[in-house]
Amino acid sequence: METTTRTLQSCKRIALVAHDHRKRALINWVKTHRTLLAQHELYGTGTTGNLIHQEMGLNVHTLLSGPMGGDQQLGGMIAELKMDMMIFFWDPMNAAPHDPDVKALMRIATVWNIPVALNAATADFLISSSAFNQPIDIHIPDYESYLKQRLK
Ligand SMILES: O=C(CO)COP(=O)(O)O
Repeated sequence: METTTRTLQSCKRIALVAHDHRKRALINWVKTHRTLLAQHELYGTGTTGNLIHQEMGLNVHTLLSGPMGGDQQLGGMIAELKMDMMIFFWDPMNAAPHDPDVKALMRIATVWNIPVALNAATADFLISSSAFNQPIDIHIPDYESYLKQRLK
């Protein structure tokens, strides 16, 4: 597929998501990096986002709760280039009722090539990158040429 360049601006739109058994770990991670994160625009699935707001007073745009459609909302935002990064502490040890939605979210984040952390170590790598607070170019599918090709 042909690609094009998309610039992620200095101020990133960051999705924060955690499954129930991983919420404490994500909240602690956010606490550790609060000052840096507060310089960005934060989004969260319903429970995760509200917990972060409650515990830390950070402004978080909240979507629906994951099992109620929040993962799908987030996936839609990623596909529409309205999200720049995702930190998703998912639970590899327990089945989720909305597993198809989780899989779809990971898939669409990969299609659109946004930086994604699925565990704490990768989240640490992302937040310690100079690109976290600076513009960075990423390669994304060239949708116009993709569509033109399919309509031939
Ligand atoms: O289920 C989730 C991600 O798949 C997260 O949803 P909540 O933040 O509402 O718990």
